Amino acid sequence: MKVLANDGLDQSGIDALTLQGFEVITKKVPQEFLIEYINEHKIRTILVRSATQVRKELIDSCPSIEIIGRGGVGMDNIDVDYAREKGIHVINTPSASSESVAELVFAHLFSGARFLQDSNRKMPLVGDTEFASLKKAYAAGIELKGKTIGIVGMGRIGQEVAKIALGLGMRVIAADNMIGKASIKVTFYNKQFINVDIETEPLQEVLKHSDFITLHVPAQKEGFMIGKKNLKL
Ligand SMILES: NC(=O)C1=CN([C@@H]2O[C@H](COP(=O)(O)OP(=O)(O)OC[C@H]3O[C@@H](n4cnc5c(N)ncnc54)[C@H](OP(=O)(O)O)[C@@H]3O)[C@@H](O)[C@H]2O)C=CC1
Ligand SMILES: O=C(O)C(=O)CO
Repeated sequence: MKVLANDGLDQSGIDALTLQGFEVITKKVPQEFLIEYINEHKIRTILVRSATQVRKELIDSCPSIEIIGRGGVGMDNIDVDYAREKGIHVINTPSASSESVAELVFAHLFSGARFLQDSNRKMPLVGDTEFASLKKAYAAGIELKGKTIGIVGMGRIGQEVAKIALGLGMRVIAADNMIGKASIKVTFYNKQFINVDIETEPLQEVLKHSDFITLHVPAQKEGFMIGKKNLKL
């Protein structure tokens, strides 16, 4: 079976599929030539990340497609319901990146709380002449320990964020549409662990009581989740 991984695929994925007898093509086919390419090469599985669009027109024009795979969580670039109606198997990798996204949240939080982005840019440029004023500005940096993080969306990623926050000694509060109580298991390197239950609260309460807010919800119908008004709370 021919598999087109149009947005790239890690070598381990290529190896695993090849071992099972699949022919994996990692050539990037531009969107405008995709239908033609799929039909010409009788591609049966198309794997994408977020760049390639798999819309109704492509689905209708490429009868050889049996599987559409998304390496990642969000499937906004795929007409999922339509494809499934036509009997195509549509799959994604729901948990694969949760820890990675959660770590990135803390990369940004640490960086923001200590002005790292700004200082890494300005120190090499004007550090010699403006050291005193820069030092004063960056002295306003704060620690995360003891602060309150408000997690909006306590799903897979939100719960990974909670684990890191608890490990850092932060207070964790959360809002979620569906999840009322999340039981967070924080596991240490030596397999010891603690369980912490977090009851979710109404969004407005979370916004009011958080030092930092992190959003882990899918795209919303309204197009946005919180605005200026909420951030003032
Ligand atoms: N930027 C990046 O690099 C990445 C982004 N993502 C995106 O992050 C998002 C979250 O992923 P993941 O944690 O795996 O998803 P999950 O489905 O596990 O968790 C999302 C949670 O948010 C809840 N939710 C949805 N809307 C609201 C709302 N308005 N208020 C409160 N809670 C809400 C959901 O409830 P319910 O089920 O009831 O809707 C669900 O419990 C996805 O949209 C994904 O595409 C994922 C990976 C990487
Ligand atoms: O949804 C995901 O998995 C992403 O990587 C966002 O593009």
